[in-house]
Amino acid sequence: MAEKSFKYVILGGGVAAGYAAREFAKQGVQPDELAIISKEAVAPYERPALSKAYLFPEGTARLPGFHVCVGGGGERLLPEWYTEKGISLILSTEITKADLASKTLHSATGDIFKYQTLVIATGSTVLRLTDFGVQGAEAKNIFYLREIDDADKLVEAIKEKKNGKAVVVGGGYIGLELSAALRINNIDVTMVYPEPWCMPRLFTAGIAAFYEDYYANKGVNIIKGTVAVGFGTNEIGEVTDVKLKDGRVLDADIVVVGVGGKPLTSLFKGQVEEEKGGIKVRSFKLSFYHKGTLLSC
Ligand SMILES: NC(=O)c1ccc[n+]([C@@H]2O[C@H](COP(=O)([O-])OP(=O)(O)OC[C@H]3O[C@@H](n4cnc5c(N)ncnc54)[C@H](O)[C@@H]3O)[C@@H](O)[C@H]2O)c1
Ligand SMILES: O=C1O[C@H]([C@@H](O)CO)C(O)=C1O
Repeated sequence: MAEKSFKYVILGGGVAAGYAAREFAKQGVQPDELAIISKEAVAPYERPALSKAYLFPEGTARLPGFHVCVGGGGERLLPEWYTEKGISLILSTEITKADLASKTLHSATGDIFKYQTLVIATGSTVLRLTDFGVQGAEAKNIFYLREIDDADKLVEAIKEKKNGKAVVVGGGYIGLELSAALRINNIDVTMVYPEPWCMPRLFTAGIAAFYEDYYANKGVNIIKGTVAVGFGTNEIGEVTDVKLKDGRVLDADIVVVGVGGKPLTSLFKGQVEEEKGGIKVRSFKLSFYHKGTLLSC
């Protein structure tokens, strides 16, 4: 059990944390003033790569290729960059308690971190079908995509279930991008979503029809207007099929679920003002530099 103290702590090691660290460096942060604490085992990277080139069979993206800030056309911040700047990159460390009154963070393994200013960059988490009590939703080979570990598990499954069948639940960003990536890997793909067309919050019916035709021409089956209500499993707990509300049952070796996300605010419940499920902030710049609470990515 160690206790460490920093002038600034960025809690979270995602995209926001990496870009914030670059900004701290630009603003002249001094060695040992700033720490980033992250549950993930790697330095901040561009998350969008995970639903695209990370999954491609050719021209595959791997770290260190897509550490931030390459997505914004900036310098790639390798782990050494943080060392050179005297920024402590504290990885594989999950904070399980945050006490804003005493400015103290507690890790799962009992370490204590004190700060003067905290930047909250915990981002969001995926919605899981287990959260809604969907029967069989804890089966093996049902995947979500948020972090690099999730993408690695999916890459393994694509190899293991070569030329197999996948059902993709959700017709948003993850649903569309993952369906494409699976198809490129020669997996037989069926998408399922409840709305009359894909990406309904963004696309008009006409735009969606263009994409749905394009996907159909690439061999993706699309089932609209229904949802997954249960999963069958084999004797070793792997998913075997997806039961739909309309009564259909689809065979599946792999299931990918992309049904949205929610801000990760649980550490701060009752300690901050919330709005629309997230933490209420005054303004990005003011919060970032002077008050220290901000950023969700
Ligand atoms: N290219 C990009 O910009 C990109 C790529 C990947 C992820 N993202 C980010 O990640 C977030 C999460 O992505 P996402 O695709 O999970 O969310 P999303 O909100 O984009 O889409 C969720 C989809 O799931 C459907 N859905 C909800 N409940 C369902 C159910 N029970 N069964 C079947 N379908 C159901 C919704 O109707 C919708 O079609 C996005 O909002 C976006 O911010 C962006
Ligand atoms: O391709 C993507 O674009 C967005 C973001 O990088 C730009 O808004 C995102 O999350 C992707 O996966």
